[in-house]
Amino acid sequence: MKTIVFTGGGSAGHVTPNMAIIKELNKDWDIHYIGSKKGIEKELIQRISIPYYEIHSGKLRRYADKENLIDIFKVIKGCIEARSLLKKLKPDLVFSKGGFVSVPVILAAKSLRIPIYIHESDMSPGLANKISQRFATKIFTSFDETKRYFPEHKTFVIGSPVRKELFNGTADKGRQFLGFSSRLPILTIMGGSLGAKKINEAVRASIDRLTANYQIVHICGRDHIDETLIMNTRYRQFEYVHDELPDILAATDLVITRGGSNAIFEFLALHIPMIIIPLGLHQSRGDQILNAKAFEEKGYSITIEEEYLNQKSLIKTLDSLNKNKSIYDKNMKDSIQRDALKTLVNEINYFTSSTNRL
Ligand SMILES: CC(=O)N[C@H]1[C@@H](OP(=O)(O)OP(=O)(O)OC[C@H]2O[C@@H](n3ccc(=O)[nH]c3=O)[C@H](O)[C@@H]2O)O[C@H](CO)[C@@H](O)[C@@H]1O
Repeated sequence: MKTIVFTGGGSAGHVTPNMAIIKELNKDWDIHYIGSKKGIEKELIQRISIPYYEIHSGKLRRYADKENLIDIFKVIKGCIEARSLLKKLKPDLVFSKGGFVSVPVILAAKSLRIPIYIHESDMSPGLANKISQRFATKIFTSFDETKRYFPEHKTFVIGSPVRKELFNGTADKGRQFLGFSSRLPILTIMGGSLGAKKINEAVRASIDRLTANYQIVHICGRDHIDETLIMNTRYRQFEYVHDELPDILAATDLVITRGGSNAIFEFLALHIPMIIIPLGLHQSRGDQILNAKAFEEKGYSITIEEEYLNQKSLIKTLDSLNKNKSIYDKNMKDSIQRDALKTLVNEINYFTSSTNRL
C-alpha cells in the first residue's frame, strides 16, 4: 500500500480538483489530507470521508500589513505541525493544489525529501505555487501560457481536472430539484466558491428584467441569501451547492460566473456559454482577468469588467450571449478537450519513488 497526502485550500478552487483525483485513485493508495482549521477544504474533504488533519496557516501577502508578522508565526507553526504529520504518515507522494495552507506542507515535505507534485489552475500562478514550485518534482498546469512561469524540464501542460460526476447530471432532475419548467431558459450565476458581493448586487438590482426571460439559479455564497426574494418562483438562491450541482448544470443554458479557473473549465467541458466577470486588480493579482481574456479570445465567453458591471451592461451582454448561443456552443465543442483528470490519476497511480525524484 502506498500513501499519498493531498493539500490545498482556502477556497473551493483549491480543493475540488483534489476531490476529483481522490475519487479516481486506485485501491493501492492510502489517502490523507492536510488543510487549515477554518478553510472550506475541511468541510468538503470531511464530506468524502478522507482522514483530515488541521494545521495552522497564515495568509501570504505581497504587501506590507501589520498582520504579516502574526501570519509568519502561523506559517512556521504550520510547518512544524505538517512535518510531524508527514513523519507519522510517511507518504510516498504529496500532491498540492495550492492556496496558503499548502506552503507549510510543501516546505515540510521537502525537508523530509518526499516527492511533491503541484497543479496550477490559473494562467498566472498563485503566490503559494510560486513559492512551492522550486521544491516540486513535477508541476502541472491548466493553461498553456502558464508554462513560462515554471522550470521547463519539470512542467507539463495538462488542462484542468474536472470532477467526473459533473458529466453525469440529468437536466430533468435538475429542473425538478429547482422547481423550474422547460419553457424558459435557465441561467446559473456562480460568483466563485465564496460568492461575489458585486455580482449578487447587480443580479438582484436587475431581478425583474432577468426573471422575465430566464429562470435563475443564484449561488451567492455563505450568508448572502436575500430573504426578500425567497418567494420569487423564478429565482432560486443557494449559499453553496454540493451533490445537486451536476443536475443543475445539466439543466443550465447560460452562466454568469467569476473567472475562477476550475469553474470556467468546468463550464467549457459542459459546453455552457458564459459571461465572465473577473475579480478586479484591487482585490486580486489579476489572475481571473487573464483567465477571462483567454476564454473570450477563444470564443467561449464574453467578459464584463467589474467596473463596467451594471444593470444595463448585464442585460445587454446576456441578450447577446443568448442570441449567439450556437456560436459559443460550437467553439466549445471544437475546443481541445484535454483529459487532465486521467493524466493526473495515471501520473499518481504509476508513480514510484524513483520517478523523477529530485
Ligand atoms: C477569490 C479567489 O481567490 N478566487 C480564486 C479561487 O476561486 P474559487 O475557489 O472560486 O475557484 P474556482 O472558480 O476555480 O472553482 C470553484 C469550484 O467550486 C465548485 N463549486 C462552486 C460553488 C458551488 O456552489 N459548488 C461547487 O461545487 C465549482 O464547481 C469549482 O469546482 O481559486 C481559483 C483557482 O485557483 C482562482 O482562479 C480564483 O481567482
